[in-house]
Amino acid sequence: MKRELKDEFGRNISYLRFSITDRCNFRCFYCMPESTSFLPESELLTLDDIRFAVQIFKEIGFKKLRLTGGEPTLRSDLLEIVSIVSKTFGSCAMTTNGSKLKELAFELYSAGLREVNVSLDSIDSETFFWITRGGKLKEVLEGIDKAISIGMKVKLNTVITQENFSEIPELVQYAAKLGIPIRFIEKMPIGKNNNRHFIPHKKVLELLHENDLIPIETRMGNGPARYYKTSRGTVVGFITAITHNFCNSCNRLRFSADGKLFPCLAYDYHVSLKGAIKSRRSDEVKRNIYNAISLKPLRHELLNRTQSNGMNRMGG
Ligand SMILES: Nc1nc2c(ncn2[C@@H]2O[C@H](COP(=O)(O)OP(=O)(O)OP(=O)(O)O)[C@@H](O)[C@H]2O)c(=O)[nH]1
Ligand SMILES: C[S@@+](CC[C@H](N)C(=O)[O-])C[C@H]1O[C@@H](n2cnc3c(N)ncnc32)[C@H](O)[C@@H]1O
Ligand code: SF4
Ligand code: SF4
Repeated sequence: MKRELKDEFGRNISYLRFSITDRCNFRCFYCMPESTSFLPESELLTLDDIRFAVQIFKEIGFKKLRLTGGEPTLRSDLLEIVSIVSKTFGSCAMTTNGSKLKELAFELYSAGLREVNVSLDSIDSETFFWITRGGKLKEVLEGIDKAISIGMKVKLNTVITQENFSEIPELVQYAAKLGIPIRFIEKMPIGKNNNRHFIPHKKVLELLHENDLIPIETRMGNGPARYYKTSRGTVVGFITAITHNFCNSCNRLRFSADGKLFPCLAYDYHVSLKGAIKSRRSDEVKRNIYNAISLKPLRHELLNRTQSNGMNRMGG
């Protein structure tokens, strides 16, 4: 059974964001509460389940798979997962908070990981500690250096907040020094975290003197970012779910660690693949994937949504 992966709005759905765990060793204030509960281990897909599911996504025509979380590096079978994905898809990408990158980068590269997006909200250790509620900046910076030094393609992700706004030019300089792209992300209202402290990306453009940024067309990563180049050639991207939605060109589904397939990041509704995966019923899994594609909305109302789960649970 192979069908077109186009939805009813003509969007080609071929990019899977797979949250392999909802756990995290940080508690970024915009993502999850300080005290939170995680799924019991017994609810998670096992390595064999993942092998089965990844093969099906490939068979029905998905082109790219990005591992995310929670924090994907907390999963003890991460190297095996990377190896399965890279053998099946020919490549594997991951989004991480970078805290375990220094110790894992080499083995991850050997397992087939070539692309890593690292969240970096500050290069001031106190601010970093405050935003992540406990993260150690030095570990993350060393992880970024290590990943670059062994030849991984690294991009930085910075969520725009009042806490790091004044640091943004410095963060761009930091990316320039490393010779890698940096993307600024509009903070989305997750769970009880309302958008009182929201800063639109326009303010960042102003801060960076909009005229020095030249828009560029790039397919870098296939994600939702729009890119510019600074006069020094540094690539600066913006992911603007709130002020300028990119739903028209959305190409993705998100898959959670407990086997739920979410048609959209902005809503809780999902299709569960878990039962069919556990009992290895591939036709049923495929039918459910097509079903999730047919449920994708054309646009979201992020500011009004009632979603209660954090991005970690859904597969941020
Ligand atoms: N609203 C919305 N936000 C998204 C979507 N995809 C990614 N994001 C957000 O974009 C930010 C960065 O995502 P990454 O995990 O680095 O991945 P990406 O930018 O999609 O991936 P590449 O372009 O492949 O590098 C995260 O905050 C995501 O939650 C999407 O489809 N919709
Ligand atoms: C949920 S995290 C999972 C991967 C990994 N733990 C990390 O932080 O990179 C994926 C991305 O979502 C972003 N993110 C989390 N909460 C967000 C929010 N409320 N608004 C916008 N982006 C958010 C993070 O900054 C990160 O770049
Ligand atoms: S953004 Fe990533 S690192 Fe921060 S709490 Fe969420 S999952 Fe953890
Ligand atoms: S909000 Fe939903 S439809 Fe819009 S880009 Fe994100 S995942 Fe796609």
